[in-house]
Order: sequence, then structure tokens, then C-alpha cells
Amino acid sequence: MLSDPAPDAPVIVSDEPGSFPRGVFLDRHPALIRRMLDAFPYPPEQRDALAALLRESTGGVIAPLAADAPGRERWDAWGLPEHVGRSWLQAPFLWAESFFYRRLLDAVGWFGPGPWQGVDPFRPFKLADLDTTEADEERAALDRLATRPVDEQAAALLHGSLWGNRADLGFRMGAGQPADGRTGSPVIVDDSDALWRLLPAGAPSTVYLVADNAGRELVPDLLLADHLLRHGRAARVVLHVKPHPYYVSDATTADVLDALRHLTASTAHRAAHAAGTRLWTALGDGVLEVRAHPFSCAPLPYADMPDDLRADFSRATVTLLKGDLNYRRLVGDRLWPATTPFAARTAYFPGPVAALRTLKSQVIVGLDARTEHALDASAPDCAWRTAGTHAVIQVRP
Ligand SMILES: O=P(O)(O)OC[C@@]1(O)O[C@H](CO)[C@@H](O)[C@@H]1O
Repeated sequence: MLSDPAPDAPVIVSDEPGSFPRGVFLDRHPALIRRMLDAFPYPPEQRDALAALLRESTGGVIAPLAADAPGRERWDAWGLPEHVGRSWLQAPFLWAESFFYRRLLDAVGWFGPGPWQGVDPFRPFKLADLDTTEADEERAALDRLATRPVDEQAAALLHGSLWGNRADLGFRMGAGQPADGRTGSPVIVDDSDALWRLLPAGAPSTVYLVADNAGRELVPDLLLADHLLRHGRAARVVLHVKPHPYYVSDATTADVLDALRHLTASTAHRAAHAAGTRLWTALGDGVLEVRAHPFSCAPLPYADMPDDLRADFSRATVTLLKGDLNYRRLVGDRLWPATTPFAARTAYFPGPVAALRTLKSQVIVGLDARTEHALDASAPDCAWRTAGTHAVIQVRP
């Protein structure tokens, strides 16, 4: 095992004026709640609960869950007692943000009992994301890609899945983000050769894909899974999704079904339709399996994963973790020196692991010093870390 060069890097919190996490609490969350109130005719009880949550999380202290709240014991084990009474902005960003989404589900009555039980407060946004000209163009591009050599398809689908991570609806709640100019957006670490070496065609590999966002990220993730299965790079794919709505657009099982229907209904686009049909069958046959572990919505790093999840990941030929939040949880939500080796930060993970992530928060490891300096020189305000304009494919075999 490589030695860990900086185990004590500062934990990211949200109280520093002008900082990225502070903006998440003070700008993004109010924008999110405004959009939810526009999207649903919530009755007064829910509206009041949402307003109270916003007041509490922008200027107050963390309140406990009700004694009979679903998952209360789990949250107690995940550190709730030690954070109750503390300012939201002074609690670790990773923990507080996750708890915000748990409390938001309480506010809208997701857990029930009651008439709003199971009504996903983010579903309108996720569905709208599939009904866009961009989504249509992506399906048309798939038809063109189908005529290209298989290796070219593999590389394009991997990059499609990678850049799909920009289609994160929480991220788009932020003000002043750049236009969706994917072309020329640099992949600042690209270990994709190492990833393909882990998945030789014809080997009975099991690929675990830890999904991130629904909609226009999940569709390319599923297309990548289809490619791996179809061309023998995987014999099985296990897709980990969230057990309940989370971080606005994170994928749940219902979102997987919506994404598959989006593909199968694409009769104007043969490749998308065919891929959707194959994936639908694969799901029915158990070749593609969906799992929703409670720890997927935990406010903790993967280093703290429970034994059953550890055992599950240990069965993977490689685990692909999608997106920014999974990255923060994989390497730890701390201000690591950017040159900290990715292999050192992920040495605890039970088996080969790959991160496919566009950079949307302060955390980054695995850069060489030259790249870091060049990026800092090009954007002195460190926007490259948070603007979603840069990406990494990092692999620890
Ligand atoms: O995991 P994802 O969807 O790629 O990103 C989640 C995200 O939007 O949420 C956090 C801020 O709310 C940031 O870490 C990150 O930008």
C-alpha cells in the first residue's frame, strides 16, 4: 500500500465568506427551493416546512430528526448527535449538504405517511432534462457513432458518460456558470487506457457503475454499460443508484426506468432504440442489476462504508464511480494537496476503482505539479476546480 502523504488535510466546511460551499448553502439551496415551489402546488404545511428548513440551513443550527423519523437510527450512527446544535455552515460540507437533502424530503412529505409520500420533488426537473434538443441531438449522434469502429465507439461512449456529469441539475442552480461548451474542455487526467486494460474483451468481467445524475448523465452511463455488455468487455453490470431522491438530480430506480423508456421510445433513432431494448432485456435477465444501498445517501466518505457494501464492491472487476459527489466521498472531502496520489487516497477501496468526474467542487487529487501550476496560472481564482469545465478519468487498478 502506498503511504498516505497528507492524512490531515483540512475538512471542507461552508463558513468561509466567498467560498464555494458557502455559495451552495446561501445561493443554490434557496434557488432550488424556489424552483420546487414553482414546480409543485405544495400545500401550506409543506411550503412552511421548506421555508423553515431554508431559514435554519442558511443562518441557524442543525435540528435533530424526529424520534420516529425513518432512518433515524442510521443518521444517529452517521454522526447526527454530534452535529445537532452546530451551525450548518460550520459542520463538514459533505455531512451538512447530505443532511439538507434528508431534511428536504421530510419537509415535502416524501417518507409519509400521507398523500405526498413517494412524490419525488425533483422528478419534473429530471424528466424535463430528457425532453431537450440536446438530448435529441445526443440520440442522433449515437446513430452516427454506430457506423464507427468499435474502439472509437468505446472511447466516445466513455467520454459521453464522463461529460454527461456536467448535466447535473444541482450544479445548474448556481449562478454564473459557463455555457455548455464541451468542445475543447480538457480532461486533465486521462487514465482511460488503464481502464480498458482492466476490461479485455471476452473476459467474464463484472463492472460496477456507481451512478450519479439521472437524465442526461444516466442515459450515456447506460449506453456505456450497453457497449461493455455487447462487446464482451463485461459479462454483467451492477448499477448502484440512490434509494431516494438526493442532490436534486441523483438517479433512483425510477429514473433508470425513465431513462430506459427514453431510449426504447426513440423510434426515430435506431441505435438509441436498440440499446434501450437490449438494456431492458438485460435488466429482466439479471445481466444488468440495479442496487440501492442506504449508504449511497450517507453523509460520509466511502472509507467508512459498511461491511456488506465493501463485500459487494470487492466482487467487481472494476468499480466506476460517476461524478463530483462520488469523487468527494471516494477521496475524502478535504483540501488535499492536488498532487496527492489518487492511488494513495483510494488504497482502502476493495478492488480496482475508476473515477469519471467533471470538477464541480474544491477537491482534487492525482495531478502532477506542472498541470496544477498551469491550471492555476490560467484561472487564478481556481475556477477550474468548480466550474465543470475540466474533467478527470482516474484509475487505480
Ligand atoms: O455529484 P455531482 O452531481 O457531479 O455534483 C454534485 C454537486 O453539484 O453538488 C455539490 C454542490 O452542491 C458539488 O460537490 C457538486 O458540484
